[in-house]
Amino acid sequence: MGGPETTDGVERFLTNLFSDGDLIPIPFQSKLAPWMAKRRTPQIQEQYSQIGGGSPITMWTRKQGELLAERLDKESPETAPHKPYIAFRYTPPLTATTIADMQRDGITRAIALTLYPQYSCSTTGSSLNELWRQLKTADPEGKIKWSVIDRWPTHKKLVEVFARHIEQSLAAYPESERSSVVLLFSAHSLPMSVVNRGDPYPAEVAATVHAVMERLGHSNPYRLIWQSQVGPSAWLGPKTNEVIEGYAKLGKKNLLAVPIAFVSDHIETLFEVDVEYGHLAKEKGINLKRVESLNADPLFIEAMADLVKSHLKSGSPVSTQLPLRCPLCTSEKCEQQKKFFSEQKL
Ligand SMILES: C=CC1=C(C)c2cc3[nH]c(cc4nc(cc5[nH]c(cc1n2)c(C)c5CCC(=O)O)C(CCC(=O)O)=C4C)c(C)c3C=C
Ligand code: FES
Ligand SMILES: [Fe+2]
Repeated sequence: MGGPETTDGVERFLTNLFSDGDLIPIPFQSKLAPWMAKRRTPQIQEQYSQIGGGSPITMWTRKQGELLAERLDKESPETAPHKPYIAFRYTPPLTATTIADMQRDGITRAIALTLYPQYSCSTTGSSLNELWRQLKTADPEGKIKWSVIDRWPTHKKLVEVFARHIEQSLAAYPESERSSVVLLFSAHSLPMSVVNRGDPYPAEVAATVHAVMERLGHSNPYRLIWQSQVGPSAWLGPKTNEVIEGYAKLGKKNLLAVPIAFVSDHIETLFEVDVEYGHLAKEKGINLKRVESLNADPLFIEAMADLVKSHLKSGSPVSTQLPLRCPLCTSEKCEQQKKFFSEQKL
């Protein structure tokens, strides 16, 4: 997805985001998107200025890529050297620029590794559609061979690193309160229209949550809840803010938010959870804390390295899930994209 590095980049970021028909299908998109973006810019700029003036996602993604490549060079010399590239959907480096960089470097084999552990057609699907679209014109002869790590919701070490971050946060509570802390696994929500189309994301997020709870031996009570709804349509709930209010009413004292669908910090953790929900919790007289994001934790880098190594060993270009479209999908792009990546000859 990417994120604006400074408040000046917010309008461009939002214009690209509202122009994405795979994320937000609206009529007259190319006309309406810049208008919607402009209208929303001041509010989002204010949020970014409250978290230090920009999104740290570029810095974290760069770090994650560099550390991953370093590790792979050591652990998988037979496929070395490894080089990380970033392809963001809405802020530079965009997919088109990255493909050009790869061609200039003479790359002939690439893995598209999604940093969304759980697959949604609105996120990973949109990014793969964009990659396929750009490759059609930039690399019509298919000089670069691609494979895709399209989802990894229950990867053992991913689960381990989430569990350890939760344990570290739990350790800071007094022992008498620890086991009654409610874990709130909070993921970015989806419009119900996307859920009802058969998007795999809600089930995959739930799978991550279940695996983490198993690893923790069900030490605490928990709920999976959904944040960041935008606009007036129906979205998957319960909403994080309503959950905080609800549990305050039900007499809960300690809530611990766990961002489970992001692998680094950005506005959703630093502003929405820490600032916005932090204020709300205070107002309601309840204690809300947040588990650290994965960012550049060495165990997270190890998880990605293991993931890439087993992907390379598997020899298959995509997961068994990628070729299957949503039961109510009507997008030609999805069909073409899935065919393109599934049929790569490695
Ligand atoms: C797993 C992550 C995400 C899913 C799924 C997702 C779906 C989704 N999002 C929108 C609309 C917007 N998202 C916006 C920002 C935003 N979204 C995600 C992640 C997911 N979105 C992130 C990490 C961010 C913030 C980026 C940052 O740098 O911090 C925005 C813009 C902000 C705003 O205007 O509030 C919109 C709009 C839809 C419609 C959707 C599913 C169809
Ligand atoms: S919308 Fe899910 S495959 Fe097209
Ligand atoms: Fe979003």
